Amino acid sequence: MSFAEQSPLTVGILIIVITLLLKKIHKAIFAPWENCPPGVILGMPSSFNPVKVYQQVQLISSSPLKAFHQMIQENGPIIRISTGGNIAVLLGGLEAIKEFSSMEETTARPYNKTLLDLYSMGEPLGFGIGIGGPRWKEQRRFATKALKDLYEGQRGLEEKIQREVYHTIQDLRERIARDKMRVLAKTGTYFEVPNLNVIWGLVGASRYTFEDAEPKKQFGYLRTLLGEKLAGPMTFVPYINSVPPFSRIYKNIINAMDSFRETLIRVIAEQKATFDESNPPRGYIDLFLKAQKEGQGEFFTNKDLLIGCQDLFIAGSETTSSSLTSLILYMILYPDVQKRVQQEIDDRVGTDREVTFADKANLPFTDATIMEVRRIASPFPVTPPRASMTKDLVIGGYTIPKGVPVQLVLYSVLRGKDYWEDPDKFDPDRFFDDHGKLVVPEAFIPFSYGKRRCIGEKLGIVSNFIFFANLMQNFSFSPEDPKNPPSEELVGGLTYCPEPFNVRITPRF
Ligand code: HEM
Repeated sequence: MSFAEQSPLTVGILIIVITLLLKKIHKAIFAPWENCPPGVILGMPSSFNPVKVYQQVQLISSSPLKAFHQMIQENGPIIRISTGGNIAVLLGGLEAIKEFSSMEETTARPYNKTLLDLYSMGEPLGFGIGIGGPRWKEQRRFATKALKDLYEGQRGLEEKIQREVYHTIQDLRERIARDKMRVLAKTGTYFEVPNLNVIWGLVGASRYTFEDAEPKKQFGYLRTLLGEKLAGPMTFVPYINSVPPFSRIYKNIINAMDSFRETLIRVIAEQKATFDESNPPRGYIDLFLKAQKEGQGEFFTNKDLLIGCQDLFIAGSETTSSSLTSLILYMILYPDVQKRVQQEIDDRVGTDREVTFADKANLPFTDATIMEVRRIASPFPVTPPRASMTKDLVIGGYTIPKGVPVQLVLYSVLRGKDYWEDPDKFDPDRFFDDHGKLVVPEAFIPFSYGKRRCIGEKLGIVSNFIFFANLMQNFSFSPEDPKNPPSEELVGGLTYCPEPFNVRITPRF
């Protein structure tokens, strides 16, 4: 008997059963625990609206960042997302982020096999993306102190950055004179070399020249992980790494990270062979070897040294390089701001000497411009997942059960209309109060918040300032084709940067 031949009573009962079943599924997905934040499946708002679903799926595939921001604006600062049977929470808004980040329990990371395979040979090692708990605590404490010691050591990091800037300016001037170069192709790629060198300086190894093929290869490996749009979703949906095209992406990332680690393994071996405790530390590797020798803690293993160094590269090179690229981008899009920065440097430093970090206090507009770029084009706008592994949390009145991964959408604060007037407008003057004094609002959180905030904040600030101010002192930047300027759109996966663009460079003296 066909469905049409059923009695009205049977059809009615069937409809009721199906409706109840659908409601149960809907409830399981949208309200799986008590006092639960509002839910979204793969970008679907809980009130099902096909047009909206289509728009959100479109937005997620083109820009997960904007999609997250929109979901938070529409549903509130705490939302539950569900994909492939997994549940996670996105947390936005300053209050919720502060509340979550100040809890001791939230320094932990949830166990995520895919992330650990992609990042650290399947094991929770080092002090960065893949790890929480006592190992993270010990290694992070050590790394924080090591960075501090290296700033203040005999051959401080600032000096190494200053030297890198010197080489960059020389190289650009030589290219312009030798090849009559006026247009630097793929600006972002060019600045990868000096920024990678800063991190090589931090671990204690020697620098590469602009002609070396090696740093470009290294950055290529790092970008295979950091720039992969699907890397985030892959860590979130179970077993997806066995399904094409994810299986191919997964394999590519594993191979790239293995290749990157080969260089690190070689450098660590070289430093071990020449390590001399009576000399001042050359960098992070020497400090670690010393701690290892002295038996300073439980987790000073060779693998932790390897992944700790990798943490510094992963978290430190792309972020500073992409910030510098964004700075150049905004200067060519806003030539009036560029002129004001140059005027300030000309008036207060001149052209007879390099700009140093000590000049920062005397260059407030330059400082405000860097902060505004870091706000509007944050390179790390969504943090890696964290979770309380010991107890349920109550944030903003909602319960987040233990073990549920939580990602902080810093973008929702940095671009939130509750915190900034006209948040999508590029305006360095927003950092000055009515008396012309530079003020840093509480909502300026590009380095995140709380116990797991960035450990390289100082290095990022020093490096970006010295590079940017000296480039502005020496050169003017403009679009290759003024009628077709590059886009402000950020692209990325774990970290974000502008699409590569060409820039016209003119020496100022
Ligand atoms: C402009 C430059 C930079 C920005 C905007 C930035 C931003 C961030 C953000 C948003 C996080 C995530 C924090 C969280 O999970 O709550 C982070 C983590 C981290 N950053 Fe940075 N960062 C920058 C430069 C650096 C540099 C230069 C280094 C070191 C060489 C570094 C090392 C780290 C490390 C190791 C972590 C992981 C910390 C942990 O999970 O405990 N960062 N950074």
